[in-house]
Amino acid sequence: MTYMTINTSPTPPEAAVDLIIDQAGKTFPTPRGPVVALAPISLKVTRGSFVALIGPSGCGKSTLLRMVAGLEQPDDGAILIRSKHPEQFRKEGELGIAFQDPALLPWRNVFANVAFPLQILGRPIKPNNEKIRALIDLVGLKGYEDALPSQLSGGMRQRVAIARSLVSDPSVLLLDEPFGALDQILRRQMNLELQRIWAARQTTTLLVTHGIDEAVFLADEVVVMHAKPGRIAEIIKVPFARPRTPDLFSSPEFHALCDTLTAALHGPGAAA
Ligand SMILES: Nc1ncnc2c1ncn2[C@@H]1O[C@H](COP(=O)(O)OP(=O)(O)OP(=O)(O)O)[C@@H](O)[C@H]1O
Repeated sequence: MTYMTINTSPTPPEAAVDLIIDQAGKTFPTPRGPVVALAPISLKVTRGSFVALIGPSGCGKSTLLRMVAGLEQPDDGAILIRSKHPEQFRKEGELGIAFQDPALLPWRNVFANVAFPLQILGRPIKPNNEKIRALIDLVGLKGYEDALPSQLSGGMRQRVAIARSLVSDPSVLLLDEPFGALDQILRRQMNLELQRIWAARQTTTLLVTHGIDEAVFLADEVVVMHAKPGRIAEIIKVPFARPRTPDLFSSPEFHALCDTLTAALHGPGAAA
């Protein structure tokens, strides 16, 4: 007997785009003359996706993230997040930001550090007590609510910074080398933690990293950048199913994709 398959499902709607970077570039004036941090670049990031940016030092990764955060203005082109200007989006608490330096307030305990953005946004802390505790729990720091930053390890401080970046329920998360200062073992633990948090919240995430393996493990798409001037060289899709588990790190497919990325980093046009 033969069966005929009839596909009655409607054509899936095109995924919503959270971030549109349209020909945005940045040149800094310096005493030695203008430095082109980024030639005009364009990029679209789909809602709920995880995008990693990798590239050599000085290729403009942080400049790009700072422009998306509205902390730096592009010289030309435009950046829109959910149709809003980045600065407006950030001021509405829709952007979560965590950079390499966790920049915790040393006199505030974990709870108060995580709660801090709410204060900045003028939102009351008390009705959010449960949410703040749940976030501290989410990053694996239950029981440390009253600890001061000086009483925490580097990895724990990074987790506080990640909890803090999520407290305003942002729809877009920007992470600039958040695990750069951590050793390899802790970094892998944090990669798993970040994947879990991202999967639980489906927050559109942009991660700047120097770690090719970190990018491949976490991202749906890796944006490979070249320097002099900073620009996008290639965008490589990561096909691995989720949730990704630590054994992925030792699979041949994983290593093959890391090799592809390494080749793209050093490919034609890459500055020496
Ligand atoms: N405020 C600034 N004034 C002058 N030049 C700047 C400024 N910020 C960045 N640059 C220059 O722009 C270029 C890109 O810098 P950026 O920090 O974005 O690179 P990056 O890819 O994040 O580097 P790294 O991986 O080392 O952090 C570099 O040449 C840098 O010196």
